[in-house]
Amino acid sequence: MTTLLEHTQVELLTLSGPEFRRVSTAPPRPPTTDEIPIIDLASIDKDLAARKSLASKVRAAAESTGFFYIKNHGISEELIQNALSQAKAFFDQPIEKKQLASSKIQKNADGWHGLGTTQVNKTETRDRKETFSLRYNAKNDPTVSDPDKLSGDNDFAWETTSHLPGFHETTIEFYQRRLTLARKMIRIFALALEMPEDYFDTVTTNPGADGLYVHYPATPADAVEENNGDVDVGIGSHTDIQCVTLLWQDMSGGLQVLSASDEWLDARPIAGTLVVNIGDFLQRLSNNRFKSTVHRVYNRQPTSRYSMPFFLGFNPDSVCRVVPSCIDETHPALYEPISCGKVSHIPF
Ligand SMILES: O=C(O)CCC(=O)C(=O)O
Ligand SMILES: [Fe+2]
Repeated sequence: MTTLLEHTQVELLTLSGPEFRRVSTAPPRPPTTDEIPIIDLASIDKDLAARKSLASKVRAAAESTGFFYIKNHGISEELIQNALSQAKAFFDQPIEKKQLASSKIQKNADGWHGLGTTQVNKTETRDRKETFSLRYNAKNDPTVSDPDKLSGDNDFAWETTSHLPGFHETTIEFYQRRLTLARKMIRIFALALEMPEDYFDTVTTNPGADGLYVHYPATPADAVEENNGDVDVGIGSHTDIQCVTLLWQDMSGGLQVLSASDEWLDARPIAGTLVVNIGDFLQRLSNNRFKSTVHRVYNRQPTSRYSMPFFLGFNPDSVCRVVPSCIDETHPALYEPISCGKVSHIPF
């Protein structure tokens, strides 16, 4: 068999425009612990030396596959399970109820995005998922001292979900915890880039920050068989556009990550962890040192899969350039400065 038969090509929509990637057609394999390591965040609130040691582990992961798991991340299992119950309650509603919260009629494109409304990869099928998403709103930012004084122009109309007890409160609390954790992680990334840890602080005060609930409907067993296993993608092959993604996934499996050797790796669920990956923006700022890695989701099981991703970017009005520590005589800046507001196509 020639190499041509063993590989296919996917076209990706990245921050720098369309890109083509060679992909092995072999079934996904488990990653080694170096390919997708588990990093313990227990020391993230300790002294600078502890955070630098953490940053060196994050650097190693960021420079290889660009994906890692975090444990002891500080978001309680109770809150995660409450958020999951709320996500299920929302998606279990009749379509007319979900339509009240539709992103098409809500402010800020927040809310429900129905099944099949996205296709993140045009060389694959439409995505088979539905989403509830919230963009950054300063009112929900725990670091904003007087949120009640802010105008409510962009608020999601929470009355459209008021029949779901606790939905609003839990969704906001989970969003806030993830925003706080994502900001801590961006400080670790600053250290990992050998910069002062507050290097990104001024560009993450009102960041692009999207908190999602995602539901991938069940795939009936006969659909898998009839199509010879070639069923629709849950979410097609893509890279995340922003800086860093924090992902909670249920125990269904189905998240696949493209390795440096062009093979699909099973980023299997590990209880008590979140998956972290780097987006195009951080790859760009790091002059390609940190990898924004291709991934996709297949839900091939007869039950629903749920996940809850959180994407952190920078303030939309800031302009970011390649960080100085990633440039030297042999590594000139590969990218021009870019306005962070350009980063808009999140795969809802
Ligand atoms: O649902 C997942 O596990 C991953 C989703 C994802 O990659 C995305 O929303 O960008
Ligand atoms: Fe993604």
